[in-house]
Amino acid sequence: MNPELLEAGAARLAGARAARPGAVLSPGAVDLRHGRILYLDEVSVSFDGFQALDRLSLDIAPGELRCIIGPNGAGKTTMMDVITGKTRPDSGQVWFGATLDLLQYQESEIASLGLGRKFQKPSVFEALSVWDNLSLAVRGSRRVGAALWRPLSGEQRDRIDELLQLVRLRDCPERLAGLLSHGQKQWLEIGMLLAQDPQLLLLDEPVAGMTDQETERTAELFLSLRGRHSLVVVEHDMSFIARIAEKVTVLCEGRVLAEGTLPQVQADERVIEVYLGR
Ligand SMILES: Nc1ncnc2c1ncn2[C@@H]1O[C@H](COP(=O)(O)OP(=O)(O)OP(=O)(O)O)[C@@H](O)[C@H]1O
Repeated sequence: MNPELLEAGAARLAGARAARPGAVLSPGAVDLRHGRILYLDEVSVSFDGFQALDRLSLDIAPGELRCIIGPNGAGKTTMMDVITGKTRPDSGQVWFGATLDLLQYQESEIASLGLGRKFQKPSVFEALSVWDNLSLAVRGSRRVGAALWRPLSGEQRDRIDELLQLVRLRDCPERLAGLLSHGQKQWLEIGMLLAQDPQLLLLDEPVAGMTDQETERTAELFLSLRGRHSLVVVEHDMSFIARIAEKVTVLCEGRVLAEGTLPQVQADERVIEVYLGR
């Protein structure tokens, strides 16, 4: 989560709406006519001649929980960077729903379109309580200060309660975020992202550093989000993948090497060769 990006994005979106009146720009209004929430079409990225993504094509259905696996350097983070506007591809297209060409938007605008990204390290306001972190997110304000003094509406309080329950922090709303365990911080940040009601959430190695129990709870959380949100989860922890996987995409050398159910990709000789080992 990047507060500055969210705020700057909201401001820019107002301008973008005026400049491109035909485009669908409001979160919640992503055009799902074609049965895809995200579509990458032959996306290529090179860094100083090194091909990080090589005509990568991928699509994600609304409400889907997609797992992305692959060896180090396969291009998983680069793919996320392209989707969120951090890296511009050399060629290819990236669509959010049927009508939003993400390559036309700045990183800050994309964050406001209903597309949330969770980086590997937790990013919460450590000096604030769990409740205050969520209240800032629910208000859509990411600036600590005056925003915290404004009273919350009944609806906003209900939403915070709902999020506390969802991310399993109902027992400790007053605890300072800095005192939470690593797993709890990750859940809090996920709760803050969910407060923005994203249609698509990109999660980069969400269970890295978690205890087994936290990993299991995270699996339960993701399974409960399925259907309401589309989730793209990049993870190396195969027992976690096994717990949540529906469809798995294996990336290798910037391309899709295999795609299918976990047993299907686990049985694929090419996947065994480059990633899973014999
Ligand atoms: N800004 C950059 N400049 C140069 N090379 C880069 C840059 N970003 C990524 N790369 C290279 O592109 C390749 C793909 O990197 P990427 O981080 O996308 O892989 P990954 O699949 O996420 O790997 P990991 O599982 O280790 O996180 C790597 O070889 C990496 O060194």
